[in-house]
Amino acid sequence: MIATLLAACLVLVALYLVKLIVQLRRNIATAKASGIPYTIAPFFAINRLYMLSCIFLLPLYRLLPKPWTEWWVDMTLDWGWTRRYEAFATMGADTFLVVSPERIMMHVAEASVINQITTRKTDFPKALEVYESLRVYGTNIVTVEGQEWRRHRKIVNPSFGEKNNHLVWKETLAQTQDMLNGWFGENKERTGSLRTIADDAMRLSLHIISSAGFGVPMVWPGSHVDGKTAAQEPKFINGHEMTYTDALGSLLHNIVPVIALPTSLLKILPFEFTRSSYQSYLEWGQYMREMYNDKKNLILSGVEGDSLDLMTSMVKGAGISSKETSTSPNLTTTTTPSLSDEEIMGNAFVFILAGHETTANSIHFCLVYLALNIPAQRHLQRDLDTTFQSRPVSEWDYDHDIPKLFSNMAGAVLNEELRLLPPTTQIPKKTERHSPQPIIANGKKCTVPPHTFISLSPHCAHRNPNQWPHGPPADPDHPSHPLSNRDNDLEEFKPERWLLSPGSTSNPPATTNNNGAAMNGGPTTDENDTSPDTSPQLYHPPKGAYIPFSDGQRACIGRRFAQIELLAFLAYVFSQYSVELCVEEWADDEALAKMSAVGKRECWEKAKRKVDGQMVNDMWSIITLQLRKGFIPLRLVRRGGEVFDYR
Ligand code: HEM
Repeated sequence: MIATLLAACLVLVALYLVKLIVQLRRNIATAKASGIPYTIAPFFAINRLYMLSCIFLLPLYRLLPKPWTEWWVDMTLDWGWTRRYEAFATMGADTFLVVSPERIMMHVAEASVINQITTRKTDFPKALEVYESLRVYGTNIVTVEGQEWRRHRKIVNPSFGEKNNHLVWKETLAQTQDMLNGWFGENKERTGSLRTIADDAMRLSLHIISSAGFGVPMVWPGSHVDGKTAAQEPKFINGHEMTYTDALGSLLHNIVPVIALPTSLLKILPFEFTRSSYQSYLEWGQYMREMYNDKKNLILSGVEGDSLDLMTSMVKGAGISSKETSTSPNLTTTTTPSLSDEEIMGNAFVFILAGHETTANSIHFCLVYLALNIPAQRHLQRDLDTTFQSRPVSEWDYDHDIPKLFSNMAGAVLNEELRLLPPTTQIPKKTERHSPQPIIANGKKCTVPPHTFISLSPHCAHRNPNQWPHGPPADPDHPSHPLSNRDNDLEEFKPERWLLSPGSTSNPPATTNNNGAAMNGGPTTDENDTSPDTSPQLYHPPKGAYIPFSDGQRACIGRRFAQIELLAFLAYVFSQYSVELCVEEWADDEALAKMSAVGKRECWEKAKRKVDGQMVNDMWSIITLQLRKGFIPLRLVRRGGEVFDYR
């Protein structure tokens, strides 16, 4: 009996292997015919089972000879970050296929191919399977394609107009001031070692999206809003077990189980983390529903005032307006919005998710990079002095000051940070099952096979020496990355690469508004927004070479929201303060004060090497790319009180 069972199992395994071999041979033949360089892997890198197995089996896979594993081990979601351009250099092609029995995957770091893919939206739709799990509260703009996506985008787009950007500017300045008050305390000239910058940046961007997104002000612990402190934050209505702040904080803290596990499972699993995940899911959902109904009622009664937040605009955009009250007194049953309640909730959730970690990371890493690059920091401060001319922050003006910030070192720092550390390690596209697509890749006519999973790699495209001007590395003995771009400076933070010589301007911005539609000849869904995304005074890379926000019609809708937030943050902080590496591991303040200039420099260099190592080894992505181990010790000092000032 056992022998029969074993034999049956063996036959099944053998049949399965034969099937895999047949599929692999078929996929290899397809790849060969495509004209695109290819390599072979036993697994489809983003197969969930394979990715799960990596948690346990990766150390074993790594024992196999490198040539056997080079194109699949470690080539899961994060590989664009870990290997960077080195993989393309090794392959000798900026677009290549990895063929597995399950599916063909195409990796792209080639600007012109990225441009073809992002502009031919119907031929290369978004690979929605990657985003399935984001339907936590309902279908939303990220989880749909085609006509459905157009409907969402049309309604959501006006929310991200200039009115909202004014609010983002104002709110960022206020929230940054609160954060710095917390860091400095009373009358201090410099902070101690700031160990929670990454968390504080998260809190900062969460407060901004909460206010500019939903009209819900959140206050820093200890600070005051309308006479209330954070501790007194009112619950939205009775019946909640958490405050709004706690519910949102807990939801984001538990975001991985919340999006990875079905809510029905979260509800019944007996673990502490699943219980708190489910609780925060319920609580925040409840707050959102209340907020939504509140806004709907205000709009319907015609007393919503001039609220500028995303949620109010979305509710209005969904077709709910005060006019309807006259014809339909029953507010909720007779209004048929073009986004359902569930879809509005779904979009509210992705705004928070897409809009908070991404910008928080940039805030954190702008500080880190500027601490590592003191001349760039001083340049930024000089440009801010010229922009604001000693005007107090209360007199800063969005319309007057933002165009200047976009076109000087502040814009360059923002662009350079997002060149080196775009928060997403891949932008997933695909070809449909029966739809091979002609394309020009690696300079020749090719065909992307049907049912190919396409990974546009921002990290690799942004470091591709074939499409970015570059110079020699600053310090060839200490390369910024052990494998990638060792013979050039594309791994280095050099915001100056974006600054054009005085008097010259670059090509017109490739995208002209924040819905990314204009350059495609596609329909522009927000006719009112003509604000440029980047300044003509800054360098414009070839189309497709720079894609932190993706490109084409499905580019990030929150691009300008994020840019305004980052520029306001940089302006507020660096107009008054400098950021420095904390060298406490090597010398305390007293020892530093007595140290010679050479000794101080040595300390600084040691701290820098350590941070360089952390930025290579201790970062990986869970949703977005972040420092996941330890912290980078920095501190802020009032300008003029710097300990380190190297040119
Ligand atoms: C530095 C900040 C940000 C970066 C680098 C960024 C990057 C991106 C990228 C790469 C995409 C395309 C994803 C894909 O196609 O797979 C995207 C889409 C999106 N982003 Fe952002 N994002 C940022 C900030 C924001 C903010 C602040 C919001 C909202 C407040 C936001 C909302 C969205 C939404 C709703 C989409 C989906 C758009 C669509 O499919 O039509 N993002 N973002």
